[in-house]
Amino acid sequence: MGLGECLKSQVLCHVLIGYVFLASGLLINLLQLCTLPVWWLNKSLARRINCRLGYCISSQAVALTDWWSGTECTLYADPKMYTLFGNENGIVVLNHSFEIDFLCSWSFCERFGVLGSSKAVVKKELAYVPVIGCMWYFTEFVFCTRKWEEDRITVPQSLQKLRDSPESFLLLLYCEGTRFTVQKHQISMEVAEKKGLPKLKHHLLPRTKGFWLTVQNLRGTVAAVYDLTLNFRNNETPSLLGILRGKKYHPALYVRRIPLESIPEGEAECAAWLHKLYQEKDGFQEQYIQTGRYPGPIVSAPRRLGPLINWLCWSALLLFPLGAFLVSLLSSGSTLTILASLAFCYGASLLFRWMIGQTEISTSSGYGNKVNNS
Ligand SMILES: CC/C=C\C/C=C\C/C=C\C/C=C\C/C=C\C/C=C\CCC(=O)SCCNC(=O)CCNC(=O)[C@H](O)C(C)(C)COP(=O)(O)OP(=O)(O)OC[C@H]1O[C@@H](n2cnc3c(N)ncnc32)[C@H](O)[C@@H]1OP(=O)(O)O
Ligand SMILES: CCCCCCCC/C=C\CCCCCCCC(=O)OC[C@@H](O)COP(=O)(O)O
Repeated sequence: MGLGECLKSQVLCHVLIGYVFLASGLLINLLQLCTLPVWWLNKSLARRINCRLGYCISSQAVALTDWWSGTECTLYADPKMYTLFGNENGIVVLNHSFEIDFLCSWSFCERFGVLGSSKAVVKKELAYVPVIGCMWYFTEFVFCTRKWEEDRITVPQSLQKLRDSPESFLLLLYCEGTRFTVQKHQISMEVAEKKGLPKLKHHLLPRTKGFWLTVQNLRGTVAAVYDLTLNFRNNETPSLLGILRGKKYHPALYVRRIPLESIPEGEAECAAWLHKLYQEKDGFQEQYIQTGRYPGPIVSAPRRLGPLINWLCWSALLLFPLGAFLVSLLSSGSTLTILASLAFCYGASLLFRWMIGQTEISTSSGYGNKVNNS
């Protein structure tokens, strides 16, 4: 094992990474709270400031993925469409089967310069995750309860706010609504059978209402739907803990651009269109599993230095005071203060571990475990 790999496997390194992420995140959340008056004075300015503040948090996770673990995504896309990525608003439809698919999505956004402004339709429970929840609130993520009676009112309200976005954005929508598990797959295929729809092998049956609402509310604002299909080489099962330990993964992503005008307006037609899209995606996954390739040429999207510089700056800013505090703590010799500090560090490590736990499929909600949605 080389020096780099040995360093990456050290728990102390993970604790320090967690410390920088949590401390900087809470500081940035505080700055976001301070922008409240700006929202009343100048919404566009408030949005721009919050995009940059949000970038300071999410790009740390990108630095961890791109630079610490060295994970590199192979991108399959039409080179003619490639120039549009990041230069127009888009709705991104992505399969939801991997614990780090959200990290891959951040890394993708960073490479096309839209990390700060990009958003997702996320379950409301994630609004209460420290650091991330507050950041997403201020960068206008669309929160949903996954209960149609509530979402049909609140989701369009949040989507309408995106129409005034001063910067290009990608809006990520996991139409499957929950992460893939064998049980959820089985249940959703029972639903497919009842609806007379063809069975999917690699996806859950997509939930169509959220997609229809999103397309209808963003017509005139968004230029295209980006259909993304993600898989990993050699059946890798990537995890955030693996990334933290410096493990390199090999994602492969197939991107198609579909102009928004080509998507039907009526709810039933739009739902049928989405079901057909998922049947195609299922075919692409099967092709990848059989041949190790998606259709289309491979294009290059190199990692950028921004996330690394941001991460190093926050580390320098926060590790020096930590070092100074530790020295003064040890020289004070007070057992009580030392014990209290150790207890605080332990609590913070538990919080960081709990946050990582939120990304693990084993903690997935019961949504989709029953035919009646609950
Ligand atoms: C690799 C990636 C690279 C690049 C990505 C590029 C860009 C990324 C851009 C931005 C990134 C920024 C941030 C990303 C970071 C973090 C995000 C990470 C994770 C969070 C994600 C989540 O939280 S996912 C969960 C939340 N999201 C959603 O749920 C969205 C989809 N959901 C819906 O549309 C829902 O439908 C709903 C929310 C609108 C609620 O409505 P409901 O569920 O009631 O409606 P349905 O449409 O499902 O209608 C009900 C019909 O469903 C049938 N049914 C019943 N049981 C099932 C079942 N088990 N499976 C399927 N269908 C079922 C039922 O019969 C109903 O049928 P009808 O005929 O009556 O319609
Ligand atoms: C430099 C340090 C970087 C450390 C990076 C820490 C990263 C963030 C830690 C915690 C983030 C928690 C939010 C992650 C959101 C992704 C979880 C997810 O994919 O949501 C699942 C949701 O779709 C469906 O939920 P269910 O499957 O129904 O349940």
